[in-house]
Amino acid sequence: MAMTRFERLLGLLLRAAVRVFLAVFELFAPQRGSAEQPRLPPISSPLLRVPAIHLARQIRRKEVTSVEVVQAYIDRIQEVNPLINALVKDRFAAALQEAAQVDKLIEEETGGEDVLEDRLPLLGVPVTVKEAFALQGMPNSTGLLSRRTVISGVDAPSVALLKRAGAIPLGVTNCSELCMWLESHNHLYGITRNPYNLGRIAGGSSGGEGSIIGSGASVVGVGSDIGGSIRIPCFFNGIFGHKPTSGIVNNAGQHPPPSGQQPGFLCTGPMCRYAEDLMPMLRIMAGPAAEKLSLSAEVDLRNLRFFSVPHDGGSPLLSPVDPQLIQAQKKVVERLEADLGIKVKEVRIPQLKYSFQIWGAMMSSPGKDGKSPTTFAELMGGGKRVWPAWELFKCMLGVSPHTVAAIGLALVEMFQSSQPSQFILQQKESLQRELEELLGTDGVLLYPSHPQLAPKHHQPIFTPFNFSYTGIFNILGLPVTQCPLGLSVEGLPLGLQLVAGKLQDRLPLATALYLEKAFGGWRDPGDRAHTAENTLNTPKSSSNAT
Ligand SMILES: CCCCCCCC/C=C\CCCCCCCC(N)=O
Repeated sequence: MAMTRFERLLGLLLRAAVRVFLAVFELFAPQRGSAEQPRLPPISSPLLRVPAIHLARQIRRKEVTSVEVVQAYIDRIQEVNPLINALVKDRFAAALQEAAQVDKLIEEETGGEDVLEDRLPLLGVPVTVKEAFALQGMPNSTGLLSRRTVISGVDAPSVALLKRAGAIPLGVTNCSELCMWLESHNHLYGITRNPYNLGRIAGGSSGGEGSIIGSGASVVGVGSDIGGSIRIPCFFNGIFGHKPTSGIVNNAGQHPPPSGQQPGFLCTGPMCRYAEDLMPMLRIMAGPAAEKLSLSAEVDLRNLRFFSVPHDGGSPLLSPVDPQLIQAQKKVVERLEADLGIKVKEVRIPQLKYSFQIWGAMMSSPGKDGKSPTTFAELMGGGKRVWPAWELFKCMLGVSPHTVAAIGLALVEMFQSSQPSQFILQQKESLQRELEELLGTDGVLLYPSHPQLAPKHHQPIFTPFNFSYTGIFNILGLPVTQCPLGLSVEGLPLGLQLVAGKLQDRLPLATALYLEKAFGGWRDPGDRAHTAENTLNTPKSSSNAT
C-alpha cells in the first residue's frame, strides 16, 4: 500500500509547516536548553535503589523497617518535588503512621515470612497514585479547576488491591487536564517537569507518576492509558510501564469515566522503576483476572518469535522517528540475535500509517447501546458543555480555567464525524487480523514508544498526533510494555514498546526483564556520568537538538 503522490505532498507540506511553527516556538520558548536548567541532585539513600519486591522482602525479614523506607522516599520527594512538581498532594503523616503499624505487625507475626509474603506481598512498600484515581482522602480533580474540592471517599479498585497487598500510598501525582494530553499540565496544579531535563515535558497523561518515579522519589505507581498515558510518560522519564491486555485490570474509580466504546480501550496498569516489579504489580492490580494471563508460566525467550517494525510507514501527520531511537531499536535486535541465537524479522505494517485516524474514529464511536461517548467539551464543563471558541477567547485574555491543549481538543472534536469512514474501519480490521496472526501466542513486536525524545514544554501542541505510536494498541487491545534503553546524547531517555498477542502479557514482561539486564534499565537522572557515557557512542538527534 504505497503512498499516493497527494499523500506525499501533504506530508511534505505538513512537515514544513510544523518546522516553521517549531522554529518560531524555539525563538520564544522560555526554556532555552539544558545548560540553563537546574539539575536534580543524585540519589543518596541506597534504599531508593531497591526494587519494590525486594524492599518488601527486606521489610518482612526485619532487615529494614517500613518507617525507614517510607521516610527515605519522603525525604527524596521533598528534595526533588520543588523542581519537578510531580506529587500534587501528599499524605506523609498518614503514611508514616501506617508504616509504624506495619513494623509492629511484623514484630508480632508468628506465622513466618512466607505467610506475610503470600497475604501481603507489598507490605510496607510506598507507592504513588495518579490523581485521576480515587485514593481515599485525596483530591480527585484530574486537573479540572471546577473539581478542585472533590475528595475521594473510597479507593479505586486497583488502588484498593494494592493497599490490601500492604502498599502504603505517599500521595497523588499530576496529570494532564482530563487525562487527554501528552503533557501533564493544568491550571490547578501547574506543569510537571522531566527529571532528566527540567525544560522538557514529563509526558501525559500519567506524567506526575512518570516524573516522580523517574526521579527516584517513588519506586512503583498506578497509571492509566487510553492512548499512551502510561507508556508515553514511562518513555520520557526512563522507566518501565505496562498497558495490560484490555479488560484485565478494573478501570473503575477514575475520572473521567470512559464512555461509548472507550471502556474497551482504557487500561489501568503499573509504572515501575525496575522491570522485576511489573509482574507482581500487575498480578496484584488485576486481582482474580490475573489468572487469565498465566503469569507464573515460565518464558524462554529463545522460544519466542521477535519482529521489529521501525516506524509507522510514514503518516504525514506524525514526526519521523528520531535517528537515536531507530539506532536503539537496532541495538536491541542485535543483542537479541547475539544472546539468544534467534533471528528478529523486520516487518512493515502499512495499516499503521492510519493509526491516528483509527484511534480517533474508534474513540468517538457509539457504544453497544448505541450511545455516543460523552464529548470532551461536556467533560470540561463537568456535564455542561463548554463553548470551545469562547474558551479560546478567554484563554487569549488569560482568564480561561482550561489549558490550550484541552480547548484545542474540544475545537477539533467539533469537526469530527461520529460515523467513521469505511476505509478506516477496514484498515483497523485488517491491522487487527494481521497483528493477531503475526504475534499468535509466542510473538513479540518491537515498535518505537514515540517518534521523538521528550520534547520541550508545550511543544506537543505542534506535534499532537505523535501519540498514535502508542494509541493504536489501545484500540487493538494488545498488551504492551514500555522498556527504557539508556540515554540519548542530550541525556534524555531512549526506549521501546514490546507488544504481544492478547492475554500474552508475560511475554513482553519477560523481554523487559532481559532488556533491563542488557541495557541497564532506569538511570539516576542526578548522575551526570550517564550523559558523558552516551555522548561517546550515539549520534545526535535531528528533531530534538537543544
Ligand atoms: C492545541 C492543539 C490541539 C490539536 C488537537 C489535535 C488532535 C489530537 C488528538 C488527540 C490527542 C490526544 C492525546 C492523548 C494522549 C494520551 C491519552 C491517554 N489518556 O492515554
